[in-house]
Amino acid sequence: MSEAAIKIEAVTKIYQGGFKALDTVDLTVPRGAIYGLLGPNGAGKSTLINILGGLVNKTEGKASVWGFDIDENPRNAKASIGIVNQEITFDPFFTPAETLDIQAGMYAVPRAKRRTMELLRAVHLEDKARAYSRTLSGGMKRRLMVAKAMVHSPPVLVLDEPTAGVDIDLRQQLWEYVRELHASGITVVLTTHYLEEAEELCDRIAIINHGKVIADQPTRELVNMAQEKAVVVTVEKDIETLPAQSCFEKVEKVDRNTMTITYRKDKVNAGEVLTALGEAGHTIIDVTTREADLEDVFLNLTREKASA
Ligand SMILES: Nc1ncnc2c1ncn2[C@@H]1O[C@H](COP(=O)(O)OP(=O)(O)OP(=O)(O)O)[C@@H](O)[C@H]1O
Repeated sequence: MSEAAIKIEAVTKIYQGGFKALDTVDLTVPRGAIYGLLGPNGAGKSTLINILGGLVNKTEGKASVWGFDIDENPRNAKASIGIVNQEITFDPFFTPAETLDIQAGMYAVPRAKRRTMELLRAVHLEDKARAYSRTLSGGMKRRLMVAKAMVHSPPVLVLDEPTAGVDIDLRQQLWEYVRELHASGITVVLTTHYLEEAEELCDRIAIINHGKVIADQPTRELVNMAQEKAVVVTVEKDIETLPAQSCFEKVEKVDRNTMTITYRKDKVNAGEVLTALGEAGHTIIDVTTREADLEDVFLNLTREKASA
């Protein structure tokens, strides 16, 4: 049996009409990871997740969940994964307890093995067990969706943009819960547009763009890949013409005597940038540097691939 939680090998998806949403995608999600799948709108993240959940048929390639091939062993593959989709989907006239019971029935979980109250406790909805689902707040509904995806106790939980459109407090609550699930041994995959959260939460991140994987690395390595750095420099005299030293990638005026100089850290260091500025006739009175974050990595990578 494969050791990976999810293994995707050369998966391509061409939708009817000929649109290629995924182009020979290879990805391995290690067991026990919190894995982030990042990408702009339309990159192919939901397509990939829906293939794993059996909602979309891939055109080519192989995929397995917890060692079970999704074509050869679809029942076991499906039993190994819980997916929380972007849309909130449950009948508003059922109570949370009923919603989970019905879902467990759909997965043929025997009554004696159902964990309805345990799951409601885990998502802090125990006191709402008998309330109509329609009376729940947005945050409660999202937590109920997570519980619903967990009724069959899958070892892998996939959350498709769980925090899209939710406020900061609720986002924090959801992340807290994701951390709890992960601590209890569940492999978590999440797609998000919030790069800083992926950076904070995920130990490994893949970036997908136009149906292709353009990066798949431990989070720290990915952050280190950001080659562009910037120094914000205040000089003694008003800036009349912007300096154009060869080691500067870009120079922008911030105010009359402050400018931001962008450079590539694989070519020069901050000291050399400042020396070059001095040689251009500027007397420096203040300097701050800006660390690269995932946003920079993402922009650099997508720009590089676009111009490749
Ligand atoms: N059923 C379909 N038929 C044709 N094209 C589709 C279909 N479903 C999705 N697509 C296209 O495939 C591409 C990838 O869509 P997908 O939903 O996988 O992207 P995504 O990365 O999840 O984006 P988002 O973050 O907006 O959800 C998009 O261009 C989309 O328009």
